Amino acid sequence: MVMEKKPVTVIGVPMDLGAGRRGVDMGPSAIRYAMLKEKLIQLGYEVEDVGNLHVPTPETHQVVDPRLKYLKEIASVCETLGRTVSETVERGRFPLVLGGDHSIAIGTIAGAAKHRKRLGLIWFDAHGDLNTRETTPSGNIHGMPLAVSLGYGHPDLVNCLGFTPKVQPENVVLIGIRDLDEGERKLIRQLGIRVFTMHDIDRLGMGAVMEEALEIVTRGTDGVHLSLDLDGLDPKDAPGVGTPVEGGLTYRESHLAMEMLAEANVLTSAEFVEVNPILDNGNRTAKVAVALIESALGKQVI
Ligand SMILES: NC(=[NH2+])NCCC[C@H](N)C(=O)O
Ligand SMILES: [Mn+2]
Ligand SMILES: [Mn+2]
Repeated sequence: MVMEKKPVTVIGVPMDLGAGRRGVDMGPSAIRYAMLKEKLIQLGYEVEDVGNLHVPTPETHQVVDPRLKYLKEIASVCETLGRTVSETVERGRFPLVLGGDHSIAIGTIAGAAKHRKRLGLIWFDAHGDLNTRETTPSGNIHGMPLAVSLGYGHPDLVNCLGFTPKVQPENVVLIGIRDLDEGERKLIRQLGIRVFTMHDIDRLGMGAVMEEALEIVTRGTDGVHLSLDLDGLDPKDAPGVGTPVEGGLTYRESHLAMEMLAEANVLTSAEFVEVNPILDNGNRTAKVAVALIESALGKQVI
């Protein structure tokens, strides 16, 4: 079966206000430098790159609430990103968002959900990103975007593009998880979200995990967003991330997941986040990100 190849729009978001350390703001450049556009053209896509959104530098702004660092600035960038993603969908194109820290998912998911009656969401990460102001151990908003998309969090974030929630817990799935905070565990239990931890992946294998995951994100939905945090991968394969956690997805496990997503032909938008070139090793993590994007968009060996 030949996959439908919607024209792709690349949107860079050099955001690092949501992370505890600098460097992810260079993620979009590093991913572009790893030949993203060329590779997608080789795959048969028409590709448009709209460049980077403007993101203020932390040095020129002050932390007002240490439990929600740079709230106003992040909310404002996410609003712009949401509009950009939404316009991209309206133009019949596939939004491919490059981060930046994971707080940008608040905007991407807002824009993607705006056009759907029900959006499925597949979230690859070492972390849950399910914290709120009350539960955060760090005050970093990149630990909160999934809670926000489900409708939990500060109103300035939750009401991005003027509606909430963006997704329903029964259509959300987390994969690769191995580092949760207590408040996140509670929210997962309360909402009944399906989480595939590394333990589950070890036991079941990524093939079986993805079969179940695909069922969850497609059941009753009219679109699926992929949010992939590179720290979901093992630090051996993706060293250039700000919050690495041992024992992650292998190169092949993550590729199999992307290949199965492409095979299912359900993706309507995607984002790849948390690439930090300062901490990387010869741009390896950005190269892995590009390879994963290719697989998610249908690259096959034969
Ligand atoms: N997108 C990420 N890398 N998130 C890391 C979050 C780490 C921790 N759970 C926190 O809330 O601070
Ligand atoms: Mn993470
Ligand atoms: Mn994350």
